[in-house]
Amino acid sequence: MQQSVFDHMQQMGHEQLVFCHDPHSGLNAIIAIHDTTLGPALGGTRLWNYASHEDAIIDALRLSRGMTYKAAISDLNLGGGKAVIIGDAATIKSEALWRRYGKFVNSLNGKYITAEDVNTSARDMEYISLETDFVTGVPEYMGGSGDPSPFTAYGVFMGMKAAAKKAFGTDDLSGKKVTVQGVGHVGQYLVGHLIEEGAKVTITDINAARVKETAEKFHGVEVIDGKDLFDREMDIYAPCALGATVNTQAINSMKCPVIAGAANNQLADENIHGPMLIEKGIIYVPDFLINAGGLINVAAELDGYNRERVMGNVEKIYGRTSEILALSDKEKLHTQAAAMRIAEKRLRDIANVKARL
Ligand SMILES: NC(=O)c1ccc[n+]([C@@H]2O[C@H](COP(=O)([O-])OP(=O)(O)OC[C@H]3O[C@@H](n4cnc5c(N)ncnc54)[C@H](O)[C@@H]3O)[C@@H](O)[C@H]2O)c1
Repeated sequence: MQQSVFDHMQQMGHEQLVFCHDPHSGLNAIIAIHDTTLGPALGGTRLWNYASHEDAIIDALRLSRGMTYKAAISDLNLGGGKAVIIGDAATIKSEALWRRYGKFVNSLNGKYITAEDVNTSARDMEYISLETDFVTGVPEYMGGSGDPSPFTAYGVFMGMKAAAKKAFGTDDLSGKKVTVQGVGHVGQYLVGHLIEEGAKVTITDINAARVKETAEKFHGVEVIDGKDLFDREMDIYAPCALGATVNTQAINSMKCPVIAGAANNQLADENIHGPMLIEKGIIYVPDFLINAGGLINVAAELDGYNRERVMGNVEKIYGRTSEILALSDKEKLHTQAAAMRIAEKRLRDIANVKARL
């Protein structure tokens, strides 16, 4: 890492970074708290076999910052946080690891509230909940809301339709060629919505079992390997795997008029790739706006869960996407910057409210 951790925290505006280590269970975790202006920092715990500790720190910092924007733009009274656990998901999981991690979360006294993320499940949240109340996304049989992925997928579908309306003059996706990269929890539900609407869906995933499962579940889905993905003609690219797939090389090859997907941190560098997409005439729906459905769902656990209300709030992603795309046009801003502007204004407004008696 060329810059120090504190340099990164200062540049990205973080409040706190917590390192958690337990040799007995093999736990090495980093909890990143970005901003608690709006409320406690809520964000999932990602389990990933990072190439280096530096990569893990940067991921935690970037993801937690995204959560601040996601909560702010979704009108939630929550701050931004995220945690990463370093390790191989196939071998590291144990009751002891989750419970020890739960104790670390508890030690923050509610400043950070955890949830699921890549490689963590409602079952894992159940173990964490044995040691702390500051956990959401616990299974339904424990009074929680369960897997947030269907809500995330529905929100992505809404944002995609709003972008389609702008790009194609209609939000009807029937006949539109949509490529879904990553058919995990969110990707599979998204494919379901798209097939139901009559879209022509192509899928790609590095996990052969997931591809097989999806292709068997949804007839008519075309399967491709990920090679030369962006050389292919498509109407909509839906990144639903990991981040940074929208980079210089990809944009140079891309032929799709719309990017709308669930992955966090889709732009490798928002300052470079946001403007590049505008120049190329590609409509990009900002990730923290379009993938907020899961957060909206788990946040509802905190103040009394009601599924219908949650679905209504997730549906608002359509209108919000249209607003951001209009602001981007009007102010000649790239869409990520337009969405950030709205989120930052809410952060400033509420900070001012909270500073007064
Ligand atoms: N689950 C949620 O509710 C939620 C909410 C907000 C954002 N997200 C984001 O959406 C993305 C997907 O989340 P998920 O819960 O479905 O995760 P997941 O782990 O269930 O699925 C991700 C899928 O992507 C595949 N994948 C990984 N690298 C790939 C590559 N290079 N090419 C093709 N496929 C690849 C994996 O094999 C897996 O099937 C993540 O970036 C996550 O952070 C998820």
